[in-house]
Amino acid sequence: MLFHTLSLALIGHLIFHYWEPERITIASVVLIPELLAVILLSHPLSLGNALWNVCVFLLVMGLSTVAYRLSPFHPLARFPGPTLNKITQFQAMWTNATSRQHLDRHEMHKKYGHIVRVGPNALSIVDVDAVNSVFGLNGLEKGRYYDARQLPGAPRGLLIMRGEPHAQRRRLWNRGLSTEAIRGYDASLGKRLVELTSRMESLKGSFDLTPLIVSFTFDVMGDVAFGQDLGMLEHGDTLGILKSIEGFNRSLALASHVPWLAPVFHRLPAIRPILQGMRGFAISNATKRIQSGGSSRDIWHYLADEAGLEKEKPELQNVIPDAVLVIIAGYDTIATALTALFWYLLKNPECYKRLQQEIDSTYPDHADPLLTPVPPSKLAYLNACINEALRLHPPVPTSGPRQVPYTVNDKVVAGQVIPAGTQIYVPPYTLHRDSRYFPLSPDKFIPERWLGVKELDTAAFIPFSYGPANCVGRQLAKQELLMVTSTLLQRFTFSLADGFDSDDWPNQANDYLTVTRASLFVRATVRDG
Ligand code: HEM
Repeated sequence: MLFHTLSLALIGHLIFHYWEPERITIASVVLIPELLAVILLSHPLSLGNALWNVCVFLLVMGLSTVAYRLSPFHPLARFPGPTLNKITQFQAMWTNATSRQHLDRHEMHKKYGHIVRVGPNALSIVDVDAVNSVFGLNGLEKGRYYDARQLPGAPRGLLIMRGEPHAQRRRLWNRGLSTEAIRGYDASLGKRLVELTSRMESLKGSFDLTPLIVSFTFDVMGDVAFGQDLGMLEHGDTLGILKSIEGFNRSLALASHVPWLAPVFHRLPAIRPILQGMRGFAISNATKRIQSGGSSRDIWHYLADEAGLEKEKPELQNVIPDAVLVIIAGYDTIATALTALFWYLLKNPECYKRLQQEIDSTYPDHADPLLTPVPPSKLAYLNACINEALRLHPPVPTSGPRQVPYTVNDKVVAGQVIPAGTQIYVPPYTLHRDSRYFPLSPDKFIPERWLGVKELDTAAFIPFSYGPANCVGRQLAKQELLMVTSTLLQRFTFSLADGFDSDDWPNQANDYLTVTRASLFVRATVRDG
């Protein structure tokens, strides 16, 4: 009898080893018949015997999997990494839940080198060659990690699409975030900047800059995405939506490490309401937008192809997942970049001073930055500061993995032959701090390094990722960062609040694909003249 149980366990192991299930429902196709066979073959057939055999079956299958993953026969055996990460994906999930994933991975790279085995079938590669071979035109598609972002009953959004469907949807997004479309969003940005500066003027003493910036970028996204006034700056987070979004990001980030479990995870009583709440928020905004007809060209206008430029208009229910994406991708990342930029400037007064001078000379006599077109060379130092903040504190610090398809034998990345099925991360946080690409004190904020960019290997600078699935909103993001920083520095003198212990500020960010932001207490004094 034991022989049958052991044989079935080893067969189960072999099946899962060659064919990693993408969903627990698919895994059940193998597991349920095997478990039934284990039970029915129990001799004599009794509850006690059946339970014992099921336990032996699961134990043997588990142990043989562990032994294989740690053995020299595993295709990734030659790559170093922490033992627990080699054994199970649950370790990555646990690390993500209990610590700061990007910092943890950074430490792993310091210990194990440029290529680390971060999961049984996952590698993290810090090498500029990987940027093109993983993300580039002939690179790899998004890995299974992204499938956990598929909400129950919802269609796919751009972030989890691949191949031709991704290219088709991306065309709509490209239109909505083109130079011409962005020009149409300037009025919203200007209106919200007036609101932000008058809020700051009304604040006496020190205040937390983080929620103000978050509310501002959230309202800008509401205007730009749906033409909806989300009223976060005026009324605050009365519906608790920001908390919901953080919960949403966290839940999806954790599930992403074990995507085959996601359909179960998403239905857990603690998780389901969070996901439904976020989807409900997007649906309600989209519905309001559809009912109002939209008075201006917002991103929804382009995503729903209201101008009828496509052969077939997308069905509205297929546009909803992108409505969730545009809000989160749009406000969250820019808020992180802005708060990080302020933290670095406030910690580096020399840089702050130089930037202030550049802004004052570019916009003399209180000229409105939004209404005063200037060539980018005039704001070279501001661009350099933005790049440097994005380098040291990328809002998407680990990013999601790409996957070597099962249909090819293997793929050469950074000079290494990587076997089919492997998930590959190229973490911006660690790549950006690699002295091979940023030789001058890579952990220090030195905007001047960007003033002579030709000396730098900028291919290793990927805050917006790279290739066909790179950030479609990067131009809008850059524009918003330039305008907000110019306006705020023109209007106020900022300093860190007295007694605020700010040294560890960047390290308090939690990495849930995008990162969270800690409080940043500052003083803002209105400038004379
Ligand atoms: C500083 C600001 C921003 C940063 C650092 C940033 C960064 C990124 C990164 C790294 C990715 C790739 C993620 C992945 O591969 O998993 C991405 C994708 C994306 N971003 Fe951004 N982003 C920013 C702002 C924006 C804005 C303002 C929007 C839209 C309004 C936006 C929309 C998107 C979308 C839709 C994708 C998915 C692209 C695709 O899969 O084809 N992002 N972003």
